[in-house]
Amino acid sequence: MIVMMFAKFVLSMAGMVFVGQEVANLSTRLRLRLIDGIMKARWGFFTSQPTGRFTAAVSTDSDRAATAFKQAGLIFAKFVEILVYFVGALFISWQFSVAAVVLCVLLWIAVSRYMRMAKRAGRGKTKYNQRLAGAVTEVLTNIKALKAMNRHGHIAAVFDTDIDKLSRALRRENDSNAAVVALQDPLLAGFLVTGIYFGYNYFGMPFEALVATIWLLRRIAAKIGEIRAGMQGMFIDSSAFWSTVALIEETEIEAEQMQKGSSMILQNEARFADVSFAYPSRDVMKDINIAIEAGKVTTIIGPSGSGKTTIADLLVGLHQPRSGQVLIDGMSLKDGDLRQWRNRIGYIPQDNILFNDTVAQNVTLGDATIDNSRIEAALKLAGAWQFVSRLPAGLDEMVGVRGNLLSGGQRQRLSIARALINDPNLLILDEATSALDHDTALEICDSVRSLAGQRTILAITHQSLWIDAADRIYEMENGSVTLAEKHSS
Ligand SMILES: Nc1ncnc2c1ncn2[C@@H]1O[C@H](COP(=O)(O)OP(=O)(O)OP(=O)(O)O)[C@@H](O)[C@H]1O
Repeated sequence: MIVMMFAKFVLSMAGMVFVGQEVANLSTRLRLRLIDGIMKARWGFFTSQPTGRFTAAVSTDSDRAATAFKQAGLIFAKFVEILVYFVGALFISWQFSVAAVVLCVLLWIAVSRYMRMAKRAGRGKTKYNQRLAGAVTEVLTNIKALKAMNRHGHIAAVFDTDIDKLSRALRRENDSNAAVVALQDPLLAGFLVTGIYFGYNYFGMPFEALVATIWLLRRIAAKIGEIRAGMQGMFIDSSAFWSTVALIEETEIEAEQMQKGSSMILQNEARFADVSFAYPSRDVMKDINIAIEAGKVTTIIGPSGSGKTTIADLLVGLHQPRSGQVLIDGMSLKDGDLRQWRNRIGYIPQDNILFNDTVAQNVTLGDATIDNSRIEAALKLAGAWQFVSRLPAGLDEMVGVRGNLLSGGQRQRLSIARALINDPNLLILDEATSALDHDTALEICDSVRSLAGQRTILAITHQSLWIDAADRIYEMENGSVTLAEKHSS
């Protein structure tokens, strides 16, 4: 018995050390693979997914997945222990061995309903956690407008259904736990009393064998209880594991094809040749032709929703034309080296988001090879140096959550500096100065205009100053593009 107990100790310790190491690594590996997959996924896939799927997977689900794995390891260790007890039982009596197997089967049957309940609870927990994470992120991004209009109460009510379903899942989890724990003792007591009765009266087991048997039975029942608790935990958390793994696989399948083609510089022109494009839900443009001349300012105007941003997305290669081609100096974007092409682009989107970090980090986006003099030069070019140089910590000043310690115009200027930091060949501005007062916008427009010559500028805008600054103006409407007269501004 002592030898067996020692063997059990060695085996379970070895198992626990292994499980401990793997658990520590697993959530990290899942997170790293997931973040890598998200970053490399094609744009269309990314925009079609609810944000909560990504945020919940990277934060809570990865941890729950590791917990499920840990439970699996513990269950394995407990099985080994039961096996050791079972071998011990064989030395005492075959009747006992049969009794132990019957005990295992009975306990399992008694709790199987609650195991299914735990599985359902786990799936609900994963699903509604993801939905809530996404909805809360979206609402928090827009909380200012909601509060200003006193509408936050209504939107909070939208969460109620998900919160209610999540709470039901948690209740189911608790109920299944409680039921299984409560069942354990009466089942065991009933089994022991029956075992003693039959063992003593019918099988004539000697007193010592009976004591040893009861002790072993008690141990086995305790281990089965631990396995049951482990399996319940595993069922609850394994849905997070499978959901995370499924998301990783999906992002890997949806990875953007970044072929190693020829390098594209934009020395002469970028051309849209008979390009048509449609989102799954609607057609956006049909057979359009645009020439963006290198070193010049091209402005695209048009009513809201006419497809101006989509033009920029096609030029960057975030979307692929349904027919026709986007050509850079005569080479189709799909034949060129997309990664290298994007290195040459400075892109200022409509809705610029700053990170809760320093001015410098927001401009360099974490690229440690960029020194302060380059940051300063980019800030000057973007018209941001005047206010940054007056900040108490200068480049090291924190900008706040989503940049909320800065004004809208200051945030936009930092975004422009971020786009200019890598000295791009092509600068795309999507309503980049729309939040600025006319004089500041004009100042930036003039600075950007002065960059033309060495750089190509594509401005998507409603502002007349960019129309005045343009060498060429295109007007988008109803899925087609026309070359507008310069004086039409
Ligand atoms: N990811 C998407 N999935 C489906 N439809 C989309 C998607 N993005 C944009 N659209 C639709 O495509 C059309 C063109 O959108 P786009 O953003 O290019 O217009 P826009 O001219 O830049 O508009 P705005 O001036 O308002 O920014 C719009 O009608 C929009 O509803």
